[in-house]
Amino acid sequence: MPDVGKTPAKQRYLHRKKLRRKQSKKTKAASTKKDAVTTAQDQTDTSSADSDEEEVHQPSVPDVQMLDLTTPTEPPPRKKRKTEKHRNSENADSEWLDVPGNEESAMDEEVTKKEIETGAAHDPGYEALPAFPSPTQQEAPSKVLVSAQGLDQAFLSAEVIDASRTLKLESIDGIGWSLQTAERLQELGIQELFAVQTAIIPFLLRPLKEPRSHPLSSPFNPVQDICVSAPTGGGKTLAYVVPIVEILSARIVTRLRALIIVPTRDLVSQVRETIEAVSKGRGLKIGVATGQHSFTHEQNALVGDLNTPLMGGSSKVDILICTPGRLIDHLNGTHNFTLQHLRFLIIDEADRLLAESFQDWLNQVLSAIKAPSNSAPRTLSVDALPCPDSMAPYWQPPICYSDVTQTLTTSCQKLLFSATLTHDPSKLSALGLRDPKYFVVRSQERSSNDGGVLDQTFSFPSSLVQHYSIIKTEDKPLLLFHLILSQSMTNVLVFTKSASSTQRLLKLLQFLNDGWSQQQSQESAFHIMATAFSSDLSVHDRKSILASFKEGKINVLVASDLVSRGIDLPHVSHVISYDVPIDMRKYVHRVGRTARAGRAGVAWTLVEKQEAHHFLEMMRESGHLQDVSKNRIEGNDLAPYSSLYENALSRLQSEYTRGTADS
Ligand SMILES: Nc1ncnc2c1ncn2[C@@H]1O[C@H](COP(=O)(O)OP(=O)(O)OP(=O)(O)O)[C@@H](O)[C@H]1O
Repeated sequence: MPDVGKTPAKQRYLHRKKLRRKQSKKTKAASTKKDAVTTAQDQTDTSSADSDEEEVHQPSVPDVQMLDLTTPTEPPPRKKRKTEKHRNSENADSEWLDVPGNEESAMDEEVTKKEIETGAAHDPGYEALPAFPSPTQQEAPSKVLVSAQGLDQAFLSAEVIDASRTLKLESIDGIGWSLQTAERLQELGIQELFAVQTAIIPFLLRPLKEPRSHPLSSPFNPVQDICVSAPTGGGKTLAYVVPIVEILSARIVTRLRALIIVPTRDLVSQVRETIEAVSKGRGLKIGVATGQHSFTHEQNALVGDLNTPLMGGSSKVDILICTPGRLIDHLNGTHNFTLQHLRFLIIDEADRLLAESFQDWLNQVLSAIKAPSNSAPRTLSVDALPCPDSMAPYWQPPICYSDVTQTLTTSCQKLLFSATLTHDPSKLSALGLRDPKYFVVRSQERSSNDGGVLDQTFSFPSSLVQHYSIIKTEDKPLLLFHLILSQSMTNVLVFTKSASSTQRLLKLLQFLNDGWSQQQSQESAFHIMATAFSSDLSVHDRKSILASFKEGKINVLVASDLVSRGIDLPHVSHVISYDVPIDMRKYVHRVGRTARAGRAGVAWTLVEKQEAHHFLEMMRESGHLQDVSKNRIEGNDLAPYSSLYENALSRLQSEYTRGTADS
């Protein structure tokens, strides 16, 4: 008979409680006579193990009754997430379970509390559960450990060179170079080797000193590849040019043995000039491929025989300097252009080039260095060798087989250089470096940081002074004008964010300067002679602008990031980032256009108010916040130019309006 005043759910709960009590008594009695219990009894009885098994193995039909009859050796019935079946068969239950403050939930809560407090169920039949350990905050792994994750082991054991280390030329002995090279360097005004050169030149010249090694080809005893990270203006170019010239000077036949890849045409010209200067009188032939001349012109300059199929190719140059795009054009379209004889593959500004996936250039170059796979397994047939003498040893089929097998490998040594060399293992692994050796040039105090070589920040030249000013966007042109005039800056490189902003800023500077010149009474007053330099210009125009800048005919060069990397303009005294660089790499390369080769240099960054956080955070993260000093601009600093500025702006506006109307 249902109890009056009790809900059906409560009635069911009381019924189950009664059954549980009964069951509990039964089990206690059974446990005293444990040995006498038969298997049959176990099966019909409600031992926890069996009922669990049934649940596990027959999950499709949940037996509500059996669940109710669980013995105290099982966990007590707890509030369960109800399955669809439960919901259908126990609608009242579901209603009851959802009612807050009902008796069972109160009881459950009590049990749970006890379990938590004691670490065990309240019933003596339960085994005590161990208490959960209190939550603790994990110690964050050290910065050094995190940066080491996945890094090449060779990188972890990089050779760190103090940036202030130098070596007087006359004190150099036994380095492996010829008297001719030493004399040539002296003729070029070089009296000492810079830090990066003191490490790299002797390392690359080692094969010249080893008695049984052949410096031009070592297919049995390949040389180590190298990765070099050294500050801007530190002489990385000479660090690879000197050994290349020295080693290749031993060659008899002209073959393409050194390939230098750089990101821009301007850099191709610059590297060419350095190689020509160092190799003067050594008889080496130097070629370039940039697309500046027609393809046929370049083909004729690079390859001797464009028609006869030759296994070993035919080269008119010993050293080729190129951009990746044009190199791929020649690999795919020029007969007898081959990389099989390469002794050196140099990737300058390597992080910039490795970020470039244009035509999958890197894979194409690497596979052009390897012997063609269709020659394996290579069989001996002298007739099948059209020109065995001209093929690289590594490409030739073996002349005879013996029990002693020795594998031949390419003699090509890969050299990577940058002021901001990537540590990204995925990028470096694409190069398939052979037993690479890493060199990192940095100042002494930075090397002693706990991060050591793993501290992935970049170094600046020690002679560089860095400033920044926070300024309203509309006042930026005025501040630039004020800085140049007030400090009579004569060799200034101004960086903007794009080619179009370069043109706009140039116009504004010119208009400001026009107004300024009219105001000045004396002829001798300081004036701005500015020109823009960006990718919009032809290579020829770019060359002549750089020449005028070097000669002092121009004192302000407004440029896009085209010249932020690698370009060597030794006389640049000031670099002004008119637009904040987007990342630290860009910043390092921009400011690195000054303070080169130990000269003094000053860098300014004009930071708009809304960019201040980004800029300061970027400097802080790279550990260089203390290197930049803030320069406060007072309102009256810019006041003298305000009327000039208004005139310049209205001239600019009318010029652009006219330009739009004309077009
Ligand atoms: N040993 C030296 N003595 C005097 N001047 C040197 C020496 N080595 C290099 N230089 C000069 O230093 C300048 C910078 O050299 P280089 O362009 O090779 O620097 P870099 O390390 O490649 O810089 P970046 O990373 O900006 O490309 C050049 O003008 C070069 O002629």
